[in-house]
Amino acid sequence: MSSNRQQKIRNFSIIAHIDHGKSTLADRLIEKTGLLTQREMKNQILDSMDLERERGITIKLQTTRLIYKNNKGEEYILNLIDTPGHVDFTYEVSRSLAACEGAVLVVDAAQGVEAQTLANVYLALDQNLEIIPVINKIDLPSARPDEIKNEIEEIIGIDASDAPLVSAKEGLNIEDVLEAIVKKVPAPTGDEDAPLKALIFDSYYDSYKGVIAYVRVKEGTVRPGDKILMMATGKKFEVNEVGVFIPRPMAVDELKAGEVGYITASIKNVKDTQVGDTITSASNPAKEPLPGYKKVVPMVYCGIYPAEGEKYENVRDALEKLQVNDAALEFEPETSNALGFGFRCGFLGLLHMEIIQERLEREFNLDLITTSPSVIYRVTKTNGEVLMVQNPTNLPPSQEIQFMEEPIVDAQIMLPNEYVGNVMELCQDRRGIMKNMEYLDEKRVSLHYELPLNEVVYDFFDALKSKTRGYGSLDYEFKGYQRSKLVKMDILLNKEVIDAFSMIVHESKAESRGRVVCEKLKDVIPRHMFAIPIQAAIGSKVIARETIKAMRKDVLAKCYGGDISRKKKLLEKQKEGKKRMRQLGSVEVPQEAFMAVLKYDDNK
Ligand SMILES: Nc1nc2c(ncn2[C@@H]2O[C@H](COP(=O)(O)OP(=O)(O)OP(=O)(O)O)[C@@H](O)[C@H]2O)c(=O)[nH]1
Repeated sequence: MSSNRQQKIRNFSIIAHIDHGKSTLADRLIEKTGLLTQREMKNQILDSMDLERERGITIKLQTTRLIYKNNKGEEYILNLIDTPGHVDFTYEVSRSLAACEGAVLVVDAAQGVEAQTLANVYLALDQNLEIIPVINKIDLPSARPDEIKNEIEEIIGIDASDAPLVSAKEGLNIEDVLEAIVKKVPAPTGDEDAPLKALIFDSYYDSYKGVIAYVRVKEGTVRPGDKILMMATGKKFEVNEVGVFIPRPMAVDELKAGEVGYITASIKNVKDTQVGDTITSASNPAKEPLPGYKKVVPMVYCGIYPAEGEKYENVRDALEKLQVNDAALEFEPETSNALGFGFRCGFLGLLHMEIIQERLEREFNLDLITTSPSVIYRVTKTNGEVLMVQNPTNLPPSQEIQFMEEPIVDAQIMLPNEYVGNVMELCQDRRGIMKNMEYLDEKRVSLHYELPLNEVVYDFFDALKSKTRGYGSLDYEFKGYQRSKLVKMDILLNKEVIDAFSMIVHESKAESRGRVVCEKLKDVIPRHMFAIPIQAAIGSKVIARETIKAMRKDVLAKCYGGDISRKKKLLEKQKEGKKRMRQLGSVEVPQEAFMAVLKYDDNK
């Protein structure tokens, strides 16, 4: 049962497929609830974007408290809880949802239900949330709200007959959404006198206050001065401040069962406030933590090295700074014969990896070389020892390997039916096993595949997009390890193994992959004074080979004497090009070579 206080609270998230209008709708809800004037809103949203930038994931909207007064004059506190919008962050999404009683499901009136819509709905149903479908973008000429209502009912199996029809962009019918939230989302429950149980669903580092933990209080009450215990990590702290987001953090006296807000306690590292952990009272601890905690572990690893002229310490400093705010980022020093000193970094997925790389380059102004991403292989040696290998160079010699296993994901792909052939071919090519195919309506199909993660991390998403003209959508989750015939493929330049190019591939794919990599390297490595053989090899067996012919490259020959400024420009350009080169043994390799080996090119 909810108390009178709790009767006036609604905790909800907005879930949507990317681009269906989640952020725009959130902005409108903030605007409609009149907490902020237009101008304040602009400033605050800008502020929060700065903060987001610090946090590394572009989320745009943020957890915030809205005060809604309905037409009967009753006032409600609506806590909008943000969820990150990408498959890499499924666990974080599930914890944010665990902090709510309801979810607003935004569906684009032209696009309809997509893979991520469905994935998010399943997560919300797992948490027993009340789902409120909202059909957005009804201003579009291509909007087909009635069909989409049917689609929601048929595919998701929830009643959408009275789903609000809105245009977040034009601010149409936003009130209906607020009304639906108040009517349909259950009020929170929980005893405010019980021992404290607060769920951490997010956190970030603030240089003045230390870590700010976003919490949903499920049981009990928390106040400044309380001694608290993190149940998963066992760490103890004393609370400095509790508060709510409006969306700027604002201190309050206490947070009680049913409320959403933040706690600060001079915590130095986000690793101490793990998403999904339960905060309890150190003196009067709860018997059991809240369910669902999981330690997040990286799924994808790659090497990050300073480019020529860049300092190793600068890269370490930058990684340390990012890690303060990103509990999922891991790194440790490693050395490569080819690239020298650098770091092996672990990420939740490819998007997470790309975000970190981009931030290192943009915010810290670093020039980096990134090696091919690798998943974690489970290797059982002939002596029974089991190793988790995330760097191909650490693979034991083949005679010591009894068998290897690779991570498999469950993938859900939704697409218009005219592309089914293309996509099945793609999945087949990536060693996928089809589990199920379902017609969602006469135009759209849902495919369920088991795919090796190793095949997904190399540009699968790009390939899917290009094979479906951008209409295919993908969602996946880790399923487990499976035995597989894997081999380590080395790449040799001028007869020398370049360790940074080594990769673990499926036996059946090694030859074609080797050929593509050799061809690509031939395209991107400039000619030298000598011929350069490029080889792909498994052990001592060469499986593909190309040669870059020798040539003396004289850029000035093109200038026919004359124009001195043009000559200068060319020389400068050449110098610029040199900076981005890397000496690997006797061969100079441009930075793009490292990227080139990552991409399969299906058309080649
Ligand atoms: N025509 C129209 N466009 C809209 C409407 N709502 C949002 N959009 C547009 O759709 C695009 C995506 O909107 P966002 O609010 O950023 O969508 P999102 O779901 O938050 O997307 P991500 O943040 O990328 O996950 C933007 O270009 C919006 O301007 C609407 O009601 N009508």
